Parts: sequence; C-alpha cells; structure tokens
Amino acid sequence: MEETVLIAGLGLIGGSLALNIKEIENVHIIGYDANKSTLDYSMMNGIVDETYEDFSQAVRRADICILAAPVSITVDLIYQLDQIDLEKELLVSDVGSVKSQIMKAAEDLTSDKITFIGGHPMAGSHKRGIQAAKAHLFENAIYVLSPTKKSTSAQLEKLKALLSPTKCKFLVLDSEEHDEMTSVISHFPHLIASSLVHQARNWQTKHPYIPKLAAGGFRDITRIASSNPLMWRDIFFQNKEKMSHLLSDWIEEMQQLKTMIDTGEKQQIQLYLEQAKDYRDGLDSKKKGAMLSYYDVYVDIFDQPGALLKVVEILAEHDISINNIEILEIREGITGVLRLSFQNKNDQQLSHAILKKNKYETMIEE
Ligand SMILES: NC(=O)c1ccc[n+]([C@@H]2O[C@H](COP(=O)([O-])OP(=O)(O)OC[C@H]3O[C@@H](n4cnc5c(N)ncnc54)[C@H](O)[C@@H]3O)[C@@H](O)[C@H]2O)c1
Ligand SMILES: O=C(O)C(=O)C[C@]1(C(=O)O)C=C[C@@H](O)C=C1
Repeated sequence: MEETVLIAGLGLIGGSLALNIKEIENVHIIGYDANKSTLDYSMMNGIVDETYEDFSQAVRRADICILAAPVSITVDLIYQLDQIDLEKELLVSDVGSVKSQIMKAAEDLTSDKITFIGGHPMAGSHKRGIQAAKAHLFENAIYVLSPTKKSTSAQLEKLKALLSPTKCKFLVLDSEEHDEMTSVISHFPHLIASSLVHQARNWQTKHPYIPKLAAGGFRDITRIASSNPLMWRDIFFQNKEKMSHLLSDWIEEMQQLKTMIDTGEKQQIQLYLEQAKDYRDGLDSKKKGAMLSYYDVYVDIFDQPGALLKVVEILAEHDISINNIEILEIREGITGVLRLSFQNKNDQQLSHAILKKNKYETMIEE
C-alpha cells in the first residue's frame, strides 16, 4: 500500500531527506514550505511528487510527516499539528539540532492520532536551501532518534525503515543528553568559529593584508562560520543554558592559557597541545570508531584548468567512486591539496597506488 510522506521545510536537510526517501517504492512524497520558489524548485527537479502551500491540507494527506524547518518554527508547527482535524494516524518526526523544546512540545500533543519521535541527523553543511540538497549528505553519519512516552518500538522501526536509504547509523538518545552532547560537539564550536572570524576582521583595520594570509588553518577552523546565521541564532537560544555554561568553562580555560603564556610555562603549553592532538587524532581513528570517518587520500594538484577533473577521471576509469572531494588549500598559480574520501580502505589504498603511478604526489594517514 502506498504511503504518503510529508516533508515540511524543504531546505538543505528536508530536501536531502526527500531525495533519499524517494528511493523507497510505494512512497508518495509531498512537500510543504513557506517559500513558494522552494516548492517550485523541488517539483521542477523531481525532489517531491506534489507540493502544498497550506500546512494543514498537506498534513491531512500524510501518513508520516518530517518537520525540517528551523528549530523554533518546528516547535510552532508541532503546536499547529494539534489543531488539525486528522482522519488517519500520523507518525511525526523532525530534524532539529536542539531537541528539548521540540520534545516538550511533542509530549504536550493531545491528539490521539499523532505519535512523535524526535530525530536529528548529525550531518549537514554550511550551505542552505533546497539547491544545496544532496542525496549522499547523511551517508555514514549518526542519526539521533528520541522516542516519546507514547511511541512504540514498532513505530521506531517504521521510522528507521523510512530513513534507511540515508545509510545513517541510528542512535537513541533522550533530549537532555542529546542537547548536552551537541552543545559541546556542534553548537559551541560554531560560536568559537564565528569569534575567530571576528578577531581577524578586527585586526584587519591595522593589517589590511590579513585576509590574504588566511591559509588552510584559518579556513579549516572557520568554515562553519559561513553557515546560515538565522538557523544558528535559533540553535544557540534553544540551547541557551548549555551554551552559557560552556562559555563560562571556556573563558576560565582561556584565562589559564593566558597565564601559561604570560608566565612562559612552555611545558604546560606543550602538554596542553599534546593532549589536544591525541584526542583529535583519536577521533579519526578507524580502529577506535570514535567517529565514523572516511578513508582519505591527499593529492597535490596544480592550479590549472581541468586539474581536478583529471584526478576524478583517472579514478573513474578504475571504477572507484569517491565519497567526497574537498579542496583544502589552493592559491592562484600554485599547487593545492585535494582531500579525496573513500568508503573503504581498499578503495583508499587502490586510489593511492593508481594516482602515484600517474605521477601525483599523494599521501594517506595510516
Ligand atoms: N544545516 C545543517 O547542517 C543541519 C544539520 C542537521 C540538522 N539541521 C536542522 O535542520 C533544520 C533545517 O535546517 P536546514 O539546514 O535544512 O535549513 P535551510 O535554511 O536550508 O532550510 C529550512 C527550510 O525551512 C523553510 N521554512 C522556514 N520557515 C518555514 C515555515 N514557517 N514553514 C515551512 N517551512 C519553513 C525554509 O523556507 C527553508 O526551505 C533545522 O532545524 C536545523 O537545526 C541542520
Ligand atoms: O558540517 C557542517 O557544516 C555542520 O555544521 C553540520 C552540523 C555539525 O556538525 O555541527 C551542524 C548542525 C547539525 O545539527 C548537525 C551537523
């Protein structure tokens, strides 16, 4: 029997989910978004089968609904759901980066037809909007699911089955532990990235040449500062207490570092850096599995037209598919570094050998 899945909020995440759910047979995908041109784009590009400009009408059609709007709007949409006169059962999930207020709204639902299970794919990008949607966005990422008191294990399995084309790994967490962990590993780092950009910008009045010196290091650590400010404002305030707590800890730690620098405690600083390096290196360790990572090959390329294409073509000729390509650093007329990510060690080793044979300077981390 065909099931109708509604995605409400067809941006980067909603659009990417739609592209995955499309792969399932007997699913009719309908889209709702506040932005008419987003709806038009998603129809024109076959991302959804049908669109609605009215939330209630779309909801009445659906068997499953995924709310993929910014977090505070998701809370509003949950309260709106409760006002809709439903004819059939509705399983609802969301993708919000902060869970507590969303889960509170979900637990407040009074409709006996609605069951809610919170969701959050731990993958994304600094890009926004339906144009940035990608089917492979969630591959190998953790997808957090937060059941409510009312939801059953059968409904949890049903949601997992719907999301299975994303190739995510599911992890069940309650909203409190989710929000604490994501504040540390996602939300607070974002604030720090933006603060580093501000620092550089302030120094630019004295040294106008500063942006030209921004090489791989600054670009790597500040990439996420290019994300959607409205979305992040929403996240920070929905997780306000945890952000404030982390800021206090951070300020205290920076004070300690300042003392170490001012008083010349070289050993202490070295230890601080060594401990950070050990932990960071461990994150990418395939053996430990602390974070799901790809198998990377670093390739030096020259800044010439077609240089990137050539590398891709060589690997394609050997039927090797690349999971992700990132240009880590490239300056006009000089060499740059490509990071090619592969799904498994075999593809990584093979690509390394093939590119070497083709006279490329390549490197892999063992
Ligand atoms: N960007 C990421 O890296 C990321 C990762 C995981 C989860 N999330 C979460 O996913 C959600 C969406 O983020 P995104 O990155 O896709 O943002 P986005 O800006 O790309 O998309 C948001 C979409 O919601 C629509 N929208 C806004 N107000 C609406 C309303 N009232 N009704 C219906 N639609 C509305 C917008 O028009 C837009 O199409 C957020 O809750 C965010 O916390 C984001
Ligand atoms: O890769 C990025 O650009 C992201 O910021 C993705 C990211 C994160 O890793 O913090 C951002 C917000 C989400 O809720 C989940 C993932």
